[in-house]
Parts: sequence; structure tokens; C-alpha cells
Amino acid sequence: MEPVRHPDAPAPGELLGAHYDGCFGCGGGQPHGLRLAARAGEGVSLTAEFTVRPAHQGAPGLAHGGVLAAALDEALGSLNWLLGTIAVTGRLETDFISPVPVGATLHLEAEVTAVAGRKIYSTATGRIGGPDGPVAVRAEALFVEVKVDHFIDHGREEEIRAAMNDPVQVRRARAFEVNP
Ligand SMILES: CCCCCCCCCCCCCC(=O)SCCNC(=O)CCNC(=O)[C@H](O)C(C)(C)COP(=O)(O)OP(=O)(O)OC[C@H]1O[C@@H](n2cnc3c(N)ncnc32)[C@H](O)[C@@H]1OP(=O)(O)O
Repeated sequence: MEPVRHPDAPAPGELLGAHYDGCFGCGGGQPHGLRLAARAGEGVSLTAEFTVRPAHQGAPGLAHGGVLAAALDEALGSLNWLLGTIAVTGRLETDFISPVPVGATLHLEAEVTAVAGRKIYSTATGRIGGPDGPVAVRAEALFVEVKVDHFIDHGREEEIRAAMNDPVQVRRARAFEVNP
């Protein structure tokens, strides 16, 4: 099925903000985190940027592949804001096309291509040298829709309790749900 943009989704051009301050991909509370900033696009798409810092190296002066996969995963996961759904990565297939140096900004574009029941299919590319630069990485993903209980049941109690006692976090979690 064609993906449907949620009526309350942020308008094209709007920043999505972090879904959790402690998130390695988008939170401000992780010193070495990616701090990926995603902006809503048209339909169920978005753009995002991530600048590679020295803490993200694999080989000297180059981004670690797992970090690049994490950036793609975060951009793809952020699409769920636009669907009004909570979903987790079930499958992530990544192509590493060219090395990404420290200091480079990865310009990401992600979009949902199809939705089938709880399954959300999406694709993303990361370009370097500018938003129209060559594609350095790309990914195809399957996200699976879950209830908030997924996190409550599986997360460590300490962090779950803190998140549930934080009204900002509870509001962010609800923002994902079509029927909170
Ligand atoms: C207040 C508290 C805070 C709350 C914060 C909220 C906001 C936070 C947002 C945070 C976001 C953070 C994001 C992150 O950090 S995501 C972090 C990384 N991901 C995970 O931790 C997910 C771990 N995996 C699972 O939990 C389960 O396996 C899931 C939930 C994914 C599925 O297990 P479940 O038992 O539920 O479902 P099912 O097994 O019946 O599968 C359903 C369908 O999917 C198909 N399928 C599944 N896997 C694959 C695969 N690999 N390839 C191909 N297909 C696959 C499957 O065949 C089936 O298809 P069909 O038979 O129906 O056709």
C-alpha cells in the first residue's frame, strides 16, 4: 500500500526534533552521539544531516561503517513521525559506496516506499560534498510497528522509569501514536 502521511505530521521544512534525549542517533544527551537533525519533506519523506566527528572513526580519518549505518537507521526511523507510528528496525541493508571522511557532512534523504500491515518499507541515501553530491551510502529497511509496551517490556527499568516520569518524553512518545 502507498504510505499515508499522518494529518498531524510536521509540515514540510519543519525540524522533527529528537524522540529521546538519550538516543545515540538524535538525542542531545549523548556526548558522542550523531545528533542527527531531520527535517520533514513532502509526502512521507525527510532530509537530515550528520557531521562525522573524530569519535565516529573506524579507520584513521574515516567514519566507521557501523556509525554510517546508524545514521541511515536514524533517518529511516524518523520517518515514523510522519506516519504517526511507533516502529522498530527489523531489517537494515546497507551499501557503502565511498569512504566518508571525518569532518564531512552526510546529507541524508529518506522516504517510506510502502506499508503492508505492521510492515513499513523505506529507503535512504547519504551524499557527501553537498545535498546534490555523490551518494556515499544507501540503505533499504523494514520497520515493524510496535506498541509503546514494546519499550516498557524490554527496556532497562531505570531508563524506562525516568522516561515515564518525564512529561516531555511522554508527550514525545504520544506524538508517535495515531490513537494515544
Ligand atoms: C514512555 C516510554 C518511552 C517510549 C518511547 C517511544 C518512542 C521511541 C521510538 C524509538 C524508535 C527507536 C528505534 C530503534 O531503536 S530500533 C532498535 C533496533 N531494533 C530492534 O530492537 C527490534 C528488535 N526486534 C523485535 O523486537 C522484533 O523482531 C520485531 C518487533 C521487529 C518483530 O517482532 P513481532 O513479534 O512484533 O512481529 P513478527 O515477528 O510477527 O513480524 C511482523 C512481520 O514483520 C516481518 N519481519 C520481522 N522481522 C523481519 C526481518 N528481519 N526481515 C523480514 N521480515 C521481517 C515478519 O515476517 C512479519 O511479516 P508478516 O508475516 O506479517 O508478513
